[in-house]
Amino acid sequence: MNTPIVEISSISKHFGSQPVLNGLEWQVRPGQIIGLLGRNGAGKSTLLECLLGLRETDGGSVRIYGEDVRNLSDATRARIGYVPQKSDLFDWLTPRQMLDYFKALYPRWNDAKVDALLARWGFDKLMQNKPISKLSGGEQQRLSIIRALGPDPELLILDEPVSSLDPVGRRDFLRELIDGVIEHGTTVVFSTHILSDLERVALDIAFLKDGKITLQGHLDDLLEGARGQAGTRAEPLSLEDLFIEVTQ
Ligand SMILES: Nc1ncnc2c1ncn2[C@@H]1O[C@H](COP(=O)(O)OP(=O)(O)OP(=O)(O)O)[C@@H](O)[C@H]1O
Repeated sequence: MNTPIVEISSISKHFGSQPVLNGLEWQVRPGQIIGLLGRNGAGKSTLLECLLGLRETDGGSVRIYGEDVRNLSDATRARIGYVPQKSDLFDWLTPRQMLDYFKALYPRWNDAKVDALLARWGFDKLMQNKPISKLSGGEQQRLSIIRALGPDPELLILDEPVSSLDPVGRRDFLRELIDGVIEHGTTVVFSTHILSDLERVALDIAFLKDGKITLQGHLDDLLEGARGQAGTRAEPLSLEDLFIEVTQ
């Protein structure tokens, strides 16, 4: 098996007396498309923030492309794209100013892709020059996705990237993810509660429960295994059934 891009060894994280991550082990390998699932408050955002080194852990280690996440080189940082759950855009800038700012930070920036996404996702001249603070939640989420895709990341971490998008926005985003990102061999970790979206893009599913990855595997294998255990059932088992079974 190829060397993991992300290697998480026994990380823990408490908030006050609340344990959130508890000796968690996880590996992400090149080219994997992993859907990260768990109940509200299970710790998905915390895990993704620790994975990226944005949040300190209480113990354990995280390595990305072989480097300790606490000391990532600029070259490695430039290979990673991140769409956070809560907008972290510079809301006093306009979309155009913000994208120009990020373009200057990255050694590689795909102008053609950024311009095509801006045009396809409704960022006309007027909207590109409006302060980000005045954009709607969904418009900010689209912009956050465009910013993350600009440097053509090799590892893309998405924390509920479609939660504010309308159905057309979600479809456009999934199409971009499937055609523009995954086909180029990008490794993707994607947390969401919209299971139908996940079924369209994710090949692997990982469940976070009690501070650990309790189950991970190919979506089809997990469904097949759960069907086998359930014996004869009138209805085919869905990812929703599996989610309920695994996370309760
Ligand atoms: N900065 C913080 N201070 C205190 N508690 C926190 C903090 N951040 C998260 N938590 C707690 O840690 C737990 C995990 O939160 P997290 O946001 O990682 O969950 P999640 O799985 O992403 O949830 P959701 O599906 O609702 O987005 C929650 O109980 C939350 O209240």
